[in-house]
Amino acid sequence: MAYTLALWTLAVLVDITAVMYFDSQRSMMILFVLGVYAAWRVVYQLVLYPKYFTPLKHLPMPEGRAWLTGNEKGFFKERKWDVAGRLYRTIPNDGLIRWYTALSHEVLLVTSPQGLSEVMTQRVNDFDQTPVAKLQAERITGKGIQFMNGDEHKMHRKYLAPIFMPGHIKALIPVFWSKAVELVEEIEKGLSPDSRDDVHITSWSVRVALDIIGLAGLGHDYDTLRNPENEHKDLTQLYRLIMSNAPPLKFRFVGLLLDYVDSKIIYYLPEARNMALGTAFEKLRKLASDTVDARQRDLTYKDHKDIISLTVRSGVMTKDAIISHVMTFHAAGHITTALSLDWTMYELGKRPQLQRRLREEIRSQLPGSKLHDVNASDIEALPFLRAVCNETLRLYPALPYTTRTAIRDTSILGTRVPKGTTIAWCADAVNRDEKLWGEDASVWNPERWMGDSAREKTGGATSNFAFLTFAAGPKNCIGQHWARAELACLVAAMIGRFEIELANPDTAGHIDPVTALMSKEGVYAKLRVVPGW
Ligand code: HEM
Repeated sequence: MAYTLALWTLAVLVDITAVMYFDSQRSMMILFVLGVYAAWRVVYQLVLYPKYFTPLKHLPMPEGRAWLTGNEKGFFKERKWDVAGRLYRTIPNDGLIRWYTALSHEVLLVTSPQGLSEVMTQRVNDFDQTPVAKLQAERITGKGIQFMNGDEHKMHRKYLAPIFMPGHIKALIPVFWSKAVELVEEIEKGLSPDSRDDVHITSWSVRVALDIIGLAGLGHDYDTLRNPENEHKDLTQLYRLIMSNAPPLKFRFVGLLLDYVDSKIIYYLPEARNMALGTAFEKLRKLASDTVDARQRDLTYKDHKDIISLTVRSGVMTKDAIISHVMTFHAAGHITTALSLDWTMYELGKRPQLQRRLREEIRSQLPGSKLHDVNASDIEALPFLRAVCNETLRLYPALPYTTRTAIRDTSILGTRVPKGTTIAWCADAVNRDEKLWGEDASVWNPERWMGDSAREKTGGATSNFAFLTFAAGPKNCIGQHWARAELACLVAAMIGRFEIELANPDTAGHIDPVTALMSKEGVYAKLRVVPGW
C-alpha cells in the first residue's frame, strides 16, 4: 500500500516538475511516459496479473471473471459473504479458492478445517486486519486489541482476561439477569392491556446490550432501558448511525481505490454520511473518555473487576489505550449480542410450539418467586435454552465474513502466500456446511444440540473449525462466554414472560448490506404477557 502510494506521489511530483521546468515538448513526453505507466498498471492489475502472474494461479477459481467486477455479479450487487458462500459451496477445492472482487482484487478463500486452523492458530501472527477493515473499525474503536499483533496483543489480552474467566462470568449472571428483568418490565409497561401491539425488538435489544456492557464491563449503568432519552441516548443513536445505512454508491466506489491510495483519505471525503460518521466517532471517543474519567474519579474503582479498573491497574496502559479498549467493548460487545437476541426472537417468533417448550423449561427451573434472584447454576440447568441460543449463534454469525492481509511471506496448506495477499474465511458458509453439520445444515434446529454431553458441546459437528461465530485461536472473541451467558439470560426472560409472534415475517429476514448480519428493518413482534410468571 505504502509502496503504491509512494509511486503515485512520485508520478504526480514528476508531472508537476515537468510542467514547471521543461519546455512543452519535453513536458508532453514526460506526461506521455506517465500515461503509459498508469495504463500499464491498470492493464497489469485487471488483466495480466490474475491470468498470468499471480503465484496462486494453480488454485481453483470460478469461471467468468470480469475485469472490472471480478467474480461478483456487478458492482456492489452482492454481499461479500454471499459471494464467498456461493464459491464455498460450488467450487471443488482442497481448502483454498482464489477469487476476484471488484477491480480484480485477488482474495484467497480458506475453506478447509486444516487451512482455517493454520490461519487462525499456527500462523496467526502472519496475518493482520486488512487496510479496509482497519479503516472501518479503527474509526469506531481506535487502536483496540483487535488491531494488535504478537507480544503487544498477548499482553493486552492478559490484562483483560480476568473479566472473561468462567468464575467471573458466573459472578456476572445476576447482573445480566437484573437487566433482563428490567427489559421485560420496561417492554411490558408499553403494552396496552389485552392488546397485541407490535414491538420493535431490535431497539430494545440494542439498549439492553449497551446497558449490560456498561454495567458489567465498565462499571457504569447507562440506564438506556428505563431512560432512553437520558444523556447516553447519543450512544445508541451513534451506533445505529454506524451500523445502519450502507454507504452510498459513490462512496463505495471510492472504497475500491484503496488498493491504490492511502485508505485514510476516506476520512476526509466531503460526503454527507462520511461527515456525519466522522462527527459520530468524535462523540463516541468523547463519551468513552468521560466514562474513563468518571471511573478514575470514583475512589472505589481499585476494588472493581471491570475493563477500566483492570486496564488502569495494569499500570502500563496509556489513557489513549484505555479509551480504545472502552470503545472496543462498546462496539464489539453490544451490537453483536443484540443481533443474536434479535435472531433468536425471529426464529422463535415463527415457532409457537418450540416457544411453549422453552417457556415450560424456563418456568420449571426459574419459578416466578426467583424472578429477581437467578444465579449461574439456574441458567446452566436449562439445556433447551442453551440449544436454542447455540443454534441461533450457529446460523446467524454476527460477523459472517472476515478478511486478513498477509504481513509477511507465508504459506497455507503448503501453498506459498506472498506478503500483501488478502485472505478470507466465511463463518456464514462454514457454519452451514452440510459436510460438517449434516443435510439440514441450513435449517434452524436446536434439537441438534440436545442429547448426550458431546452433542450439547458440538451440535453434532465433525470438526473443531465447524463453528466460526466467535472465530478461533489466540485472536478469537475474548467475550464469547460472556455473550453466551448474556444471551441465555435475555432469551429466558423474554420467552419466560411473553408469547412472541413475529409481526414482519416476510421482511424481517432481509439483511442490511453492511458488514454485520443484521435485519434491515429490524425484528417486529406482537407480544402477549403469559400470566403466571
Ligand atoms: C454474539 C456475540 C458476539 C459475537 C458473534 C462476537 C464475534 C467476534 C468475532 C468473530 C471476533 C473475531 C474478529 C476477527 O477475527 O476479526 C471477535 C473479537 C472480539 N470480541 Fe466478540 N463477539 C461477540 C460478543 C462479544 C462481547 C460480549 C465482547 C465483550 C464483552 C466481545 C469482545 C470482543 C473483543 C475485545 C474482540 C477482539 C479480541 C482480540 O483481538 O483478541 N465480543 N468477536
